[in-house]
Formats: sequence, C-alpha cells, structure tokens
Amino acid sequence: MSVRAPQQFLCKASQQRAFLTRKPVAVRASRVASMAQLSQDELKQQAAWKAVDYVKSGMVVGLGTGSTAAFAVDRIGDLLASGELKDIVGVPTSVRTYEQAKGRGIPLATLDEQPKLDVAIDGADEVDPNLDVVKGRGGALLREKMVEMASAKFVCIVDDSKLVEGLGGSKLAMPVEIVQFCHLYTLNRLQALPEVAGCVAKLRMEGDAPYVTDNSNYIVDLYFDTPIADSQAGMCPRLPSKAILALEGVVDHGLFLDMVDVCIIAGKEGVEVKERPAKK
Ligand SMILES: O=C(CO)[C@H](O)[C@H](O)COP(=O)(O)O
Repeated sequence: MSVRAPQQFLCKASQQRAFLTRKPVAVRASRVASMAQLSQDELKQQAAWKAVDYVKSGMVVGLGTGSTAAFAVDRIGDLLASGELKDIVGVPTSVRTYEQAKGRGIPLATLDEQPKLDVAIDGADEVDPNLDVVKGRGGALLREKMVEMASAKFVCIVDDSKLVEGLGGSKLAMPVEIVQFCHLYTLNRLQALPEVAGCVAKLRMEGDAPYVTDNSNYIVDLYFDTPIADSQAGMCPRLPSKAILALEGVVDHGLFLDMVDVCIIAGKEGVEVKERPAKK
C-alpha cells in the first residue's frame, strides 16, 4: 500500500493526446449487469454497492460525501453489522459523512491516525473519457482530495448523467475552495485568469450568507460555456488546474485529475466498470 505522489497537475503526453483526439485513454470496461428501468437513486445505489466489493475485511476505507457515496457508507455499515465485513476503519471526507458513518457503527479515524488508506469510494459531479472528474458541488472537495490522494485505490461511483466529453461541459459549477479573507479579491482574480477565460465566478451562498465549508472556507463556483479542457482549442485540463492553485487565497479546486483508478458507472443498460491502466 503506498501513498501516491501528487500527480494531478502533471501533463501526461498520452492523456493529452487522447484528449486532443477526443478518444478515451485505454480503459478496461466490462458490463456486469443488465438493469431494467431504475430511478436515478437506484442507479446510484447500484454503483455504490458494486464499489463496496472492493472493500475487504481489515481495510482502511475513505468514505466519500454526497448522495451516491452515502449508499456506499450505508452498505459498509450493513456488512459490518451482519459480520460479512470485519475490522474496517473508515476515514470520512466531511462532517456529514462522519455523522452518517458513526450512526451506522463504522469505526472511524482521521488522516492523522490513518495516513495510508487501502481504498476510497466517492461520487463525482462530472466524469470525462479519461476518468478525470469534477468534484465538490457538495462542498467537501478539500477533504475528499486529501483522503483520495492518500488512498491506494480511488473508486469513483456515478450514474451515467455525470458523463461529459470535457470537464465543465455540463455547464454546472466547478468549485474552488478559497479562504474567507478578501474573498471578492480572490473571486475577481479567479475570473480574470487566462487559463479559465470566459468563465463566470460566483460566490456560493447558503440563504443570505456565503456557504462555509467544513474547513471554515468559502467556495467560488466557476461556470463555463464550453468545457474547461477544450480539445478543439488544444487545452490541457492541467493548465487551468495549475493556474487556479497558484493563486494566493485558493485552498484547492474540484478538478481531480489522474486520481480515479476505477470508475463505476450505473446506467439503464447496466453497471460499467472502467479501470485506469496501472501506473508504471
Ligand atoms: O464531490 C462531492 C461532494 O463534495 C460529491 O461526491 C459530488 O457532488 C457528487 O454528489 P452526488 O453523489 O450527490 O451527485
């Protein structure tokens, strides 16, 4: 079990080439089930349950945040209660998940206590053909990225509504966690970055007040008209990633690049498991 180096900002030539030709990197895909008409929630549950197959007794498991990840947390709780899983330690990625997992009787730890995880299971907001993803519309992106980078395997679970040709392509938010101090200054600098030219930056609100993350930070959501990594324009998603992170005041962003090892996608036709080829 090893902690992976922070590779999310590296521009791998092969991945860039794949992006420019709009072809996915080689992924092993297998259809494992055929499903009739299921609701979106049932699809999320199918993906989550399949992901829990990667959890074995004795493992340290990263517990994601969001409606899809919640199905996985419940499943792990049920398998612990029935004795089918034993000696699991969960590392939650948010206060919400901490409360849920605690309620389900899952023994919990922090990264301070368990710095090396066997597997992490979490949802995503967008998944592109290279298995790069946008996360954080649920506001937990910083802890999610920390936990998932510390995991030997990151299993991402989605229903097929999350699939996009290019990140940012769903026209929904790409979140950036920023410090509260002079947040409008940071928001304006984000919007002015040439690497994300044309995006609209909005401070995330909760009622009349800014939304506050578990880490006491704010979130600026970036909205794009065209994908962030526009293959037509020859853009690599690592450039915006690097430029955003370089701004003082930015804590982290929702681009999770080169991080997903396995993506489980539930759709009306079945559950598909896509694996990124092992890193050399
Ligand atoms: O990144 C996240 C939270 O910060 C979630 O994983 C992401 O928003 C997907 O959520 P859901 O499964 O509810 O669609």
